Amino acid sequence: MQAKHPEESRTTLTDLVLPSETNPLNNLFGGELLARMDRAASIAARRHSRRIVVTASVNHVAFNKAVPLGSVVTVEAAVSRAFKSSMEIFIDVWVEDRESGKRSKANEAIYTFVAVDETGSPVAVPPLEPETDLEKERYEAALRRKQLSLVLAGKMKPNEATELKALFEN
Ligand SMILES: CC(=O)SCCNC(=O)CCNC(=O)[C@H](O)C(C)(C)COP(=O)(O)OP(=O)(O)OC[C@H]1O[C@@H](n2cnc3c(N)ncnc32)[C@H](O)[C@@H]1OP(=O)(O)O
Repeated sequence: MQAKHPEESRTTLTDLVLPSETNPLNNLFGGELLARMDRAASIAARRHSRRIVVTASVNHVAFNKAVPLGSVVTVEAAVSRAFKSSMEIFIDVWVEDRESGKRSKANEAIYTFVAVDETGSPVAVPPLEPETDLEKERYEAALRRKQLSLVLAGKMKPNEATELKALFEN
């Protein structure tokens, strides 16, 4: 299968924060942001694989900044590494300043999606070829994150997570 670049899967969703989507402090409810990120990541995984994709794992989420009611929020997702049937998706969340229009980073997350056939069985996806420095950095670290996620899910023995272990040994 021919390799694809992260740019080919990049997906941008921009939407407002409405009153029904906020918590008692009038900030965006965490679950609503998770859903928006899942939708953007799912489209990115589909664009990369051109297959049915399912969320296998939410590997990391950081709610670093509260997002107030009325904000314009942009969720940007792209495949950061493709393995055999799984894809790591990196998601950046930006909030736009009303007056200046300047975007600032509010949150980020990392999801894993798996491409499946009509029966739900995993199928192979094209490899990913990173281009920019940031894409290369995310690509390099993705294998360690996959191993950590599999160890936490009880699907890999810690002593088999070679690249992850090397982080602590060097
Ligand atoms: C878009 C949506 O929101 S869909 C709704 C929510 N998601 C779902 O319903 C998915 C339900 N889960 C499933 O269908 C299955 O568990 C699947 C398809 C995700 C995985 O199926 P499995 O039988 O575990 O398949 P298998 O063990 O071969 O794993 C498939 C791939 O997923 C990876 N994987 C599985 N679990 C994890 C995990 N927790 N973290 C990271 N990667 C994982 C495996 O490493 C493997 O990757 P590779 O093929 O690239 O090496």
